[in-house]
Amino acid sequence: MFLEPQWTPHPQTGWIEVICGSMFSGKTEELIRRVNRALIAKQEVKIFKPALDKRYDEIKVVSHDRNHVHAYPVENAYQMLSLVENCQVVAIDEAQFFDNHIVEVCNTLAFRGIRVIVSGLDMDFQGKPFGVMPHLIAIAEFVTKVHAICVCCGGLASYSFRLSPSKKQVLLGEKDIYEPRCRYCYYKAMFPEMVLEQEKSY
Ligand SMILES: Nc1ncnc2c1ncn2[C@@H]1O[C@H](COP(=O)(O)OP(=O)(O)O)[C@@H](O)[C@H]1O
Ligand SMILES: Cc1cn([C@H]2C[C@H](O)[C@@H](COP(=O)(O)O)O2)c(=O)[nH]c1=O
Ligand SMILES: [Zn+2]
Repeated sequence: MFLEPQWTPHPQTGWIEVICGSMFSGKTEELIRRVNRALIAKQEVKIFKPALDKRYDEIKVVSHDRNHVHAYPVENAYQMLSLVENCQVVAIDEAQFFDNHIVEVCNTLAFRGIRVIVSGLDMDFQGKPFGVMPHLIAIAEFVTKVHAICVCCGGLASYSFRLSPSKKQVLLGEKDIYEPRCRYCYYKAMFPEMVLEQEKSY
């Protein structure tokens, strides 16, 4: 379990933490857990989410289990910079929906001494890196990859399988459109010939 770092020789700088994984892997719950611990420590915390993500609530970050914290919806990453006065901790959910500027914003916040917690999907429904997430993972001091349970076999899921035929990268949805799946069950549905070929030579 992730524990807050307690010591730094440069207290004037902060750091970046990334929480990543598939849908239903517990990214938002982990973000809420870290935020709540910071609040217990009486730290000034602000939570942001992209304004386009209105799935459960417009001004809350809500997990699939309906745990929630108050959040500021922002249209773009730069908006966060003007809203973080006196903050010690900034948490950003659904980071895959922001454009590249979020990298500069996270770095700026960390250099201002802020602890930045970023949560997002590392892969899209095609199993490809999602937006700016690989870049954030590369620059973060701490990266936590969480896993869901595969709905087909009960194994460890790191892929988000899309049930709808849409090929748009951004398609908001829940269990109606997405299933967390393990490597085998995801590839078997996406590329059956490839899995069959592998099984023959096994
Ligand atoms: N297949 C699944 N595997 C794991 N958790 C699931 C699954 N389906 C539903 N859940 C629920 O989703 C919760 C995680 O929700 P959340 O933190 O919002 O995930 P994420 O932000 O990664 O999509 C779990 O605690 C669990 O109750
Ligand atoms: C895989 C995938 C997901 N999305 C959308 C679906 C949801 O609205 C969010 C992810 O939410 P969660 O908190 O991680 O469950 O992203 C998408 O737009 N495109 C995709 O490929
Ligand atoms: Zn599986």
